Amino acid sequence: MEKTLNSLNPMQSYLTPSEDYTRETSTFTFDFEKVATEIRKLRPELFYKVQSIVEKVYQGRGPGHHMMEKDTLRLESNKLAINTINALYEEEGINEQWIIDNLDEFTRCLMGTGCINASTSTKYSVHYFLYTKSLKNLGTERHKEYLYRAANLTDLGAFGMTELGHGSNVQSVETTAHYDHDTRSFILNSPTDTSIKFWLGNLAKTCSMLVTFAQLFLNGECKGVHVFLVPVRDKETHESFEGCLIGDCGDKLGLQGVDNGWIKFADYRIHKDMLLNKFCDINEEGEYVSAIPKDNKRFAYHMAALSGGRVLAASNGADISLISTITALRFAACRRQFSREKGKEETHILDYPLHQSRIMPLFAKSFTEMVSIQGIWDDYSKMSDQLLDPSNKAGEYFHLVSSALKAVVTWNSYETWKESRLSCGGFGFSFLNHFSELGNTADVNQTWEGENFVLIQQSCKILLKNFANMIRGKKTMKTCEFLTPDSPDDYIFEGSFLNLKDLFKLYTHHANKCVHESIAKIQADSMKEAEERLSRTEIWEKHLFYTFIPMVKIYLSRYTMEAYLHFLKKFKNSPKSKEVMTKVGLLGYLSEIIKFEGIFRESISKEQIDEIKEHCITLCKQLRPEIIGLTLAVPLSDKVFGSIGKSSMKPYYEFMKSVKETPGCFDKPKEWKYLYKSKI
Ligand SMILES: Cc1cc2nc3c(=O)[nH]c(=O)nc-3n(C[C@H](O)[C@H](O)[C@H](O)COP(=O)(O)OP(=O)(O)OC[C@H]3O[C@@H](n4cnc5c(N)ncnc54)[C@H](O)[C@@H]3O)c2cc1C
Repeated sequence: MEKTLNSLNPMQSYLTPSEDYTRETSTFTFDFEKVATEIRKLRPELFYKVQSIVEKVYQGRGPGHHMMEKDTLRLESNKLAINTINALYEEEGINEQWIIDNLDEFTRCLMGTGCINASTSTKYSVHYFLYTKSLKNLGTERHKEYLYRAANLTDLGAFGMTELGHGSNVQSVETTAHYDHDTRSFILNSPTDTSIKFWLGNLAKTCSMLVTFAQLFLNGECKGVHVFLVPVRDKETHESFEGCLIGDCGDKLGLQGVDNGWIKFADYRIHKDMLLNKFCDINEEGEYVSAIPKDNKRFAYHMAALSGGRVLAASNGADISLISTITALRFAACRRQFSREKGKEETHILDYPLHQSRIMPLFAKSFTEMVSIQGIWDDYSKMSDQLLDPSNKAGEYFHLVSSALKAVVTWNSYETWKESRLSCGGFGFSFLNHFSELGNTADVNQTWEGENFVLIQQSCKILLKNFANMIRGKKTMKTCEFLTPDSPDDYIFEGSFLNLKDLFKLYTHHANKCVHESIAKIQADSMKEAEERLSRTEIWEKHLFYTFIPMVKIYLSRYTMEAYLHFLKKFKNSPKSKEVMTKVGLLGYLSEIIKFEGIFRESISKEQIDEIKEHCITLCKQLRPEIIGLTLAVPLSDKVFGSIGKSSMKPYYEFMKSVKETPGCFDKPKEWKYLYKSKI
């Protein structure tokens, strides 16, 4: 077994196994090689290549790293990004053309750095997934040179959508771009304080280029929001150009290595060709031309071209959940507190059912989320071109699933991170155990790439629209085919809670039921007497929190469960592995029923809820001998884990090593004499 572990987990090859490691890896019963291989296959090989490159490029960074000056930290994130790309050029033979042709896959793989250094991966994502992708999807032949320069990092880009006054409501941004036909240029202005572009990653100190969203005006008439390519810094001097006032956004709750900046334009001119003109242009006569005449529709095309960031955030959210729970599990398998039996050795905290119930279901849920997100990435990479057309059904499907996934997974991730950090006691609070950076990223994941509450509303709309389509006899999306035209009959669960397929039927019933209940509430409010009747908007807003959003949450659980059932098929020739992986799924989805008890109440009795709780306790107990083996089968670099989470399972040794290596550990304070100045 040791040999098998070593072959898949390179970190093990140089370890002298600790007692805890040896004990924990001698108890699991599944086929490690099979499980580790299937998990690994969920992501492209390049993802792991990036991880191993970052491990190399990253060497030499000590535990005092977070104490670096902000500017040094920021330059360091850039250097790490550049060195990783250079190594990929040399070792993998990738080039600009490959990056441009495979931008989604490339960005997905660069996320391999995400939990090792969140600032660096944020810089990559802003540059490649927002800036470069805007050039690729919204630009044309005339922007090709910029596209290549972006791909090979000759230019570093920022992305300017958000303003001080408007984040989620992009259509109302106030930055203006007035067209001047005499000089063939656009004049950019930030006419108000609220129109200052704010929060832009890479802008404050490092980028030379920016894509920015602004209202296009032609002869005084507003043509709506358009996207422009804007040079902001002279690369010879690194000074910003006149007309671009650039500043730093100040300290944040985290991600100090990212230079988020703000910019105020004052009569700043850019050539007319800097309009990203895939969907519209100004012709030689100075007229506005577009194959998509309606402003709203054109805006939708611009936004659709940038989708995908949601999957990026969800994927990062699921990784944070996995890293947090894996750290908590490995630590708990080593940590002893109190003894169950008087006079006996202290008990490992992971052997307390209380501790198991706190962490193991969270690990199980994170695992199932990770599986389904990797499936969505595969879909996204395949469908990316179709997504440029928002009226394409594939685009709508992707919008529904990715918006729901981003919101729900990043919400879960924040909760999972918090519980995992608490479960490590004081160790969880030490910077050396990585919870600080993980938590800050889990936090901001809920806000950027579409604020969660704003985003999930879009999934609510699409789900309800598909139901309406079905009622009208129109085609619904495949993912909505579980909906029935008539309200489902009362349903008493008679299957087995320990059968994932039975659980899937239960979730399907409730996902359908929740949509019907939502429709019933809309209808009831629409049919009220005139004086009580609410407008369509009021009805919509009234039911979002308690009815529509839970509806999407159940829909999403059903969706991820379907993906997980599909994943289990890979183990059909490995019964023991299938059994263990099934238990992981059961634990994740049964514990969720307890969380959603209100929704399931109609078909599950109080006694059955108690039965589910018993099952969760038993599943934790049954998975206890498997769980550390499972954490080792997840192919995440050891660098993503802090001292107490490393696969060596020597938490005290690793932790004290880092503590002692932290600069200043043994220094006395410079002004120590002051300590003796008391006059009392
Ligand atoms: C670290 C960081 C980096 C960022 N990087 C970039 C970047 O590189 N480029 C860029 O363009 N932007 C960037 N952003 C901005 C980010 O995309 C926005 O913060 C995000 O879109 C949310 O917008 P907002 O902050 O204006 O919040 P708002 O949209 O004002 O939302 C505030 C609150 O109001 C609620 N709300 C909004 N609308 C409704 C509604 N209709 N109904 C009910 N509630 C509502 C939201 O749920 C939220 O809780 C970054 C932000 C951060 C924090």
